[in-house]
Amino acid sequence: MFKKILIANRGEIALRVIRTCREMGIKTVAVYSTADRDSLHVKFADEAVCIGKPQSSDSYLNIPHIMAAAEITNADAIHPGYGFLAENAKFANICKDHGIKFIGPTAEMINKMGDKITAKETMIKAGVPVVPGGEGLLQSIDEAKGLARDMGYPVILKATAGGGGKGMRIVWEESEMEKAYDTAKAEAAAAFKNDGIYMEKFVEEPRHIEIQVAGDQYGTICHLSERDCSIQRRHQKLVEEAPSPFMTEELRHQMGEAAKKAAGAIGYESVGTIEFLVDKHRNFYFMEMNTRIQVEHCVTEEVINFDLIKEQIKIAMGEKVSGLDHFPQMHSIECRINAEDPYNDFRPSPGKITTLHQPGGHGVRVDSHVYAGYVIPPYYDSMIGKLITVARTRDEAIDTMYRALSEYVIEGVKTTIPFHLQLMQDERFRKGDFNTKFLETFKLH
Ligand SMILES: Nc1ncc2cc(-c3cccc4ccccc34)c(N3CC[C@@H](N)C3)nc2n1
Ligand SMILES: [Ca+2]
Repeated sequence: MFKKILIANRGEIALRVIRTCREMGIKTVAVYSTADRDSLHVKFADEAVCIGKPQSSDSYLNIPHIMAAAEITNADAIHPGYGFLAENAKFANICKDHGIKFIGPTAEMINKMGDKITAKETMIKAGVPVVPGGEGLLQSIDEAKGLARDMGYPVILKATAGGGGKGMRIVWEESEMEKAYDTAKAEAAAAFKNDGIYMEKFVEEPRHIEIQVAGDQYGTICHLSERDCSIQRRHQKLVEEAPSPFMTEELRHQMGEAAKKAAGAIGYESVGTIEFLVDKHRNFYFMEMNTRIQVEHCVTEEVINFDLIKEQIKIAMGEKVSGLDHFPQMHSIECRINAEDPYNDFRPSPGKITTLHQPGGHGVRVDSHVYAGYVIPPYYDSMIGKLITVARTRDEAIDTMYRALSEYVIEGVKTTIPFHLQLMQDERFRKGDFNTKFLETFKLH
């Protein structure tokens, strides 16, 4: 049993972890940069330690500062949240060396799933469907052209150290290959200090459907149903929902079993997510595995009535997972409320929140760390909250979302609320007829 957990994160996810710790009777330590001195997670925690200047490299990404905070507060465990150090194998190892439990998988598992080619090879061995493509790293442009000719265009180039869409290049025909190859390698080197790239057949107009899994140290894995994350803009998810409107009973069973095989292949411990691409014929392909809790974990919590952070902490304390798979009993939608201007290319809009009224009522959950008078710092991501609704049917969840969005009052900064209001009334969205290309034809007015 942990007596004290340090949360190595900020914003709404830090608050989310603190809330569950309090329910479990576990003391909490918040860490904060000088820009976050007045943040809510600092106020909610039992203790708080300033770990440095606003720049993430001086604070939330600064391993020595975080370890020092854990040592001086005598924390038993560290919860990394998402982003920052959540999938940093070196950090997981340093926690282990300090005898402080990293609440997540082992460094080996993080590394294995962090390298996309190793992840794919692991999945092929485990019999999990992967996107058709070449084996291993591309060595030359000629090899790439040969592979693409065999596969047939369009193809996609990806960085093996990448993920989440960074360093990807879609190639529609051979004449584009040379430039795409050089650009993909250069971007991979710049972003990940690793210019390794690989090729896959491009799955046209896919849906992004991901399966939540949980595994314990005794080798048991269970799946906790799916999320549809197809509404995204430049690989930034904006709206997520559970269950997926595209799912059938049979597909859910097949993808759930594939997800358990994927996690089982590496003896996965903790909560994690297997991302799949699903084409219009309902063929599904392994894309990536995320070895962290995700922003959108809340919609899963609402449809299976389950606290995923509590499960993650219990697994880290050596408890068993139930071993039973979970299937959605409700429908839940999450809109990311970002301080961005949807009428201006979603550019960030930091500043002081002068007026705030957050929605409530039946079927509404708001996971947010902001308050009236809070100044949104420009140093971190622009998400100021997640508005989640849950209802028996998808239509009702959408209606509740529209009602809650229309109650949301945030003045002093621009937000994505107008975008979400229009989306909830969009015919194609309401019909569930969308894939990852949806926003390319969505005009905000
Ligand atoms: N072989 C193959 N075919 C189609 C794909 C489509 C996506 C994809 C997924 C979600 C949104 C996208 C938006 C523009 C371009 C691609 C996507 C994709 N992603 C996007 C980020 C990362 N999760 C992998 N990989 C793909 N791979
Ligand atoms: Ca990912």
